[in-house]
Amino acid sequence: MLVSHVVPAGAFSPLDSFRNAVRRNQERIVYWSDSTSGITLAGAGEAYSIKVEHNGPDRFAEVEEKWRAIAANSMQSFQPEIPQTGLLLMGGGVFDPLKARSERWEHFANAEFHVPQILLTQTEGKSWLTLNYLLQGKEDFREITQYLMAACEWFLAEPGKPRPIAKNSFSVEAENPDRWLQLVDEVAQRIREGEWKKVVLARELRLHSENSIAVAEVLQRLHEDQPESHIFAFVHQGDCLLGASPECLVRREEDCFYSTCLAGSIRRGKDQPEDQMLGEELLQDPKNQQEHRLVVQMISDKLKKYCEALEIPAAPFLVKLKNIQHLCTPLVGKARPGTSLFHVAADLHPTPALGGFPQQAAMKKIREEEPFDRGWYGGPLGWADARGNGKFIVAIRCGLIRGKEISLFAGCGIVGDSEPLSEYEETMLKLQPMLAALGGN
Ligand SMILES: C=C(O[C@H]1C=CC=C(C(=O)O)[C@@H]1O)C(=O)O
Ligand SMILES: [Mg+2]
Repeated sequence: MLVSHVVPAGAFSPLDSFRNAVRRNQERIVYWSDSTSGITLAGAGEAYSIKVEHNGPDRFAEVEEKWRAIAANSMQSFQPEIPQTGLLLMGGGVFDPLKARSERWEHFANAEFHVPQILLTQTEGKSWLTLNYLLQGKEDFREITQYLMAACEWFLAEPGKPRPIAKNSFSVEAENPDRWLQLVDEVAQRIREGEWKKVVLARELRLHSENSIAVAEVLQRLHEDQPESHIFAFVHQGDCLLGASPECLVRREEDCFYSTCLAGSIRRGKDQPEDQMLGEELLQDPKNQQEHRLVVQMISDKLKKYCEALEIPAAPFLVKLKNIQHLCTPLVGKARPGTSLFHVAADLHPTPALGGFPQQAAMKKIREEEPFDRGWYGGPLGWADARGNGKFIVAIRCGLIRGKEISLFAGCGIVGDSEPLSEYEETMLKLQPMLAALGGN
């Protein structure tokens, strides 16, 4: 039986708790901050975990089934009306279960979710501490209590002054940009010939850092630079996937589903007039409109199956982040009875913002041509509670940190009018937030 105990806590900071958990080399650590909901949390340890290693198509159905079973067999001491407290499942999955797995991603399973043992949730200046424990029947309650009390102590300890974010030096592993440019050219050509409508091609940028990376400091910098995005870190046995994603795949809140269609990009201007001009250009540009339209079409077609009244805005608006502006169309609909977050997430993934259109043909091309493993980059990442609420974002603008080795990822939606060099520049814009947060330039 999974037992969950929630108590109001003082003014503790999830980032400090995350830092404490990293210092204690906890095998599982999670950090999640969502500016839309105003909730930030850090969790450590695993009271319960669900791991799917096979590459069958029903990985999220399996996760959901196990989650429902354990949630039904759980006991909660007290459940405040605060989302993301108490029983909470956090995790994600790979972009493409059929792609050969690289060693780099060895600690990130096909789909993998955890209920943290200890969780600090902060909202509106207040925080809540959750303790979760899986009772198996023979345990010594005194031992469990001592163990959990000790966990509270180190998790909530004052971590001392954070290290200032030092300028770090990196060496960049040689890439073959010409190969990528050629691939974009070939794909755009074949799109013009009618083979696909869109294929999202990505790059992996590999860095070697001179110093080991202080991941909590990287998160702090992402908070400062990317306040509108979802800021996340998933630490699995010391390896850390972290980033700041602006893209929500699907959110379920009570009886509504929400999704943000995000695709189509341009840089920010040097001053306000230039910025506005670039924004106008993006809104009017047929190539970016096409990139965007395919995403809205696919997501809204799928959501119509799960929603009674889907609201689809007639035109996208601009989302302006520090280094880039995007076309954005938010969707919302009333969930039909019997529909679930996991099911919708599995059906939407990958949208044409990360895969392409038609979905399976585009995935096949990506699988065959990309010379690296995307791992969890581009995959669904998020949380679910025991009441059916939750949110999956798309893991973009992120990187994987393994000691001093870092992999950053960025992709671009290729359509018939794509020009290889400008797509390459777009990947550079998308790599900026992580490069800056790592202390490079
Ligand atoms: C694939 C990525 O971005 C997607 C999301 C927004 C805009 C995109 C674009 O304009 O190409 C991409 O579809 C990435 O950041 O790696
Ligand atoms: Mg684009």
